[in-house]
Amino acid sequence: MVNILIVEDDTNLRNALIKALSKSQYNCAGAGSLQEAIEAIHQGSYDVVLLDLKLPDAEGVQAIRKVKELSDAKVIVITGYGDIKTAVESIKAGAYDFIQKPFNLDILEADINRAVKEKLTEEENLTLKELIKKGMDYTLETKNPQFAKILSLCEKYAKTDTNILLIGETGTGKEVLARYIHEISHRRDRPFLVVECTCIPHELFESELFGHEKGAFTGASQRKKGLIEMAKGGTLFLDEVGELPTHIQPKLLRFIETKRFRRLGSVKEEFADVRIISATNKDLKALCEKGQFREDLYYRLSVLEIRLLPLRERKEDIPLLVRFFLNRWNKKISTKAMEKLKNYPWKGNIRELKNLIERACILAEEEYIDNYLFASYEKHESLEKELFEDMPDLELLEARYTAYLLKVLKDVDQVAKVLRCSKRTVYRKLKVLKERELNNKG
Ligand SMILES: Nc1ncnc2c1ncn2[C@@H]1O[C@H](COP(=O)(O)OP(=O)(O)OP(=O)(O)O)[C@@H](O)[C@H]1O
Repeated sequence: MVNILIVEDDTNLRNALIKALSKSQYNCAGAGSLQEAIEAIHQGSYDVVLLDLKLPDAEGVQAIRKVKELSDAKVIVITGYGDIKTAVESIKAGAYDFIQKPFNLDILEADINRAVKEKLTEEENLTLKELIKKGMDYTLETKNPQFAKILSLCEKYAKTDTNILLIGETGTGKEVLARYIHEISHRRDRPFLVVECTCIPHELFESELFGHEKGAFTGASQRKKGLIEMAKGGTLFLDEVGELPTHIQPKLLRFIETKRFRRLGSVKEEFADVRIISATNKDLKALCEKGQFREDLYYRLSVLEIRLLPLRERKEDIPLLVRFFLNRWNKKISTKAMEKLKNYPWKGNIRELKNLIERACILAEEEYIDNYLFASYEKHESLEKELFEDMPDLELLEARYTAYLLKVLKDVDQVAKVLRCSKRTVYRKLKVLKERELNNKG
């Protein structure tokens, strides 16, 4: 259904347009001033805005600019002042077309249809272009109606700047969805930065997030931008937000409310327009009840909520994902093996599936990987146990060394420099250590 907002201060004309266009299967809403239009845009999502250029609270192209700033709707200007200068200015300000009053309804409808078609093509091209740019490192193809609904929610939410909370078990693709939302939003050309809340040591958290001034603490040899400042205009993804240290929570809340923050050791306020997408596999409400998470922050982070499905509830998508992972390796599996994969419990969700397929692809020399799937998995695990019960493997060794460096250097940038890797890799190694330690305890 096409959504149209009719911004016209002449009540009779507005109502007549709503009535006529609603008959043609358009979903119409009306606004009598720019202020009313702004409120309507905040509440709904419109494909086309029909905009009168002479409104009680806005004159000329100012209204076009405001509407374009707030939404990606196509703006068709309808005006009684049909001079060339106004028409040129309107198009320059971002209007799609310019129609002079009195107008013929058929012409208006044809114009609306053209605008809608153009908007759809632009959106499709954008999504495709972005996915190609990213090397298609994920697939959102689905046969699951619930996941399809989740994707259309993402598309809707991507058009807003509101904070989103993604809830789901580990490995269900929360970060993938966060990236997707960013990539199809107007922020796509700005950074998408990840804050791994479990990995950043508590004492470094504030400086990592908000940055610091030179001399703010021992070891702060120069001014450093925090992740919020680096993500300006883009999206910040707070992974495992339930682990956000309690002393950071009020500071983050203040930032969300005011878009302002201070670098550690500075009195100057900085401004950053950043959209926050958070993810959790915990029950944040329960954490609030236990006093471990601020309720006000929880409400701010979860204005929009998306619950991801565990893979066992998306069984029909398993073949799609398997083929996606296999494609990279030019390998195949039999129908029988695929059935086995469909009925596996997948506690680690898509991550576990991906790892299993990749491991089998590496081991299998032949085209079909069947024999290397579960067999290789089990054999690998038991072999590992037998031979290396108490010996750290390379992954663990690296993770321990990274944690050791961080303890000594007290700065993630320094660690990344020493290891000649990205900060992201440092965080990943710390995460591995935490997970391996937890597994050992369990
Ligand atoms: N739709 C997808 N297509 C291809 N790969 C995917 C998809 N979703 C997730 N993956 C892969 O599965 C792994 C886990 O995904 P991701 O990190 O997004 O999950 P998560 O829910 O954020 O996990 P965690 O809670 O542990 O941080 C990644 O390697 C990712 O590339």
